[in-house]
Amino acid sequence: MPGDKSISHRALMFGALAVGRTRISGLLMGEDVKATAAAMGALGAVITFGADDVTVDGVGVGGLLAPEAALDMGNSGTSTRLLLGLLSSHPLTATFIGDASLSRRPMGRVITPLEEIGARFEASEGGRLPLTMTGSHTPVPIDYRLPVASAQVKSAVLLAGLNTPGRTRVRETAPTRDHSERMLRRFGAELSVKTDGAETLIDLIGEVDLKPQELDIPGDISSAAFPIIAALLVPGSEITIEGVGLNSTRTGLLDALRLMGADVAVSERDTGPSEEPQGDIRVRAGRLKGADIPAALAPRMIDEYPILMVAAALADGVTVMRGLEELRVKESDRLALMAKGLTACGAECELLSDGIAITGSGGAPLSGGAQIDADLDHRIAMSFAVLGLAASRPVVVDDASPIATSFPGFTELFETMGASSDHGQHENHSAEPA
Ligand SMILES: O=C(O)C1=C[C@@H](OP(=O)(O)O)[C@@H](O)[C@H](O)C1
Ligand SMILES: C=C(OP(=O)(O)O)C(=O)O
Repeated sequence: MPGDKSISHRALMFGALAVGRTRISGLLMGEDVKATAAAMGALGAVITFGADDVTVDGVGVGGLLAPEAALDMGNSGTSTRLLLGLLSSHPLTATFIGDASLSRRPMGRVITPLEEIGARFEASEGGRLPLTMTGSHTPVPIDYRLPVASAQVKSAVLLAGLNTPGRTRVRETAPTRDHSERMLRRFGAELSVKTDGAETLIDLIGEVDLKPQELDIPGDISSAAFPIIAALLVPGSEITIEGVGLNSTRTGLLDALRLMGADVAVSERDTGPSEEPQGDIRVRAGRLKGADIPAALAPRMIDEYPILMVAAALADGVTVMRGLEELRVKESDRLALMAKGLTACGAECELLSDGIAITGSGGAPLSGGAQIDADLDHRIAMSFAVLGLAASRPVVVDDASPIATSFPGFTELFETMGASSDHGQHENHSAEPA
């Protein structure tokens, strides 16, 4: 699997804030991570892409420079929200721009706490990109309760805290991915995590020096989700995926698949306490049964719902997924697009106020034969490509280029696993088999 996207962004950002040279192997070379790399370069870090690894010569906490041009975040919400946090406590002005998908995503969720810290924003209507932020000369530490389960908002506040004197505190009620916390500790930040009733309190002491690290990034479980579901759905398949990140804040998909009776075995390697957990996942094809996927799993598998919906469309019986409001503000409205595309491919589904109910085909191939509008969303494009493997007629995805944001080599990998695809340019966008 390509390197984990969330961990790759953070490795570049924290490397840029350390004093000295950080060495990273396994960095994801996807478009989103390249946007972070370009931004860190524009802010003064020196990033060198070698044959085996990537080095980052950092400038130290507080040492970032004002960028000369607008920072182009491409399609990446993580780059945008984490960098807004990071820069909010630096005395500089920066403009953030992005593609059409990113420009409709809400930034108010980070603007609110970062204004409390002292940054000022001029955003487009509805708190969106393009926006210009002026960081604070005298940032004040805040105590912030996350109003939405979001690792991006949590990380934005913590990153702002790095160059802020005193204790920045984030409170979360639903555990979201903790890659920032783990990696900050690894770089030598003073960070503690404790539980207080239903809340987790994350405290960071600001204005400390970060020490450069040697990092090895595991494979991305969010990318592994696609071959995992493909192998479950295509009779006779058996695959093993090696070296995948198994951080428990990211493995909700494996729990959901177990609820559906999937044959998935995980062997975790002993990676030591300061490393991200990782290991191998072995998957065998087999009938899946419909299940109630509890809302509590959502923060641990938020990006995996589109592909899980494909699995549900071929299961025996009804699968109900709830707690999915956040899917509406990702690269696309993933809830609406999945319901529309699944229906067009012959699946039976019903949108609920906070999720979806899908009645599976009992293993029978779906009709397929539809043209899917992926709306600049890599995960929608990949989900319907996988659905094509389990459909009688080909599925046409209107634009596969966004896949490179998170999973370069996706098509080639699926071809080595036996899939056939035609990724030529079809001017008439015909839904006929190509
Ligand atoms: O922190 C991160 O790296 C991410 C957090 C999640 O977003 P939210 O924080 O908006 O839930 C996830 O959807 C995204 O792909 C990556
Ligand atoms: C939501 C995603 O990423 P981001 O928010 O970084 O654009 C994703 O990768 O599915």
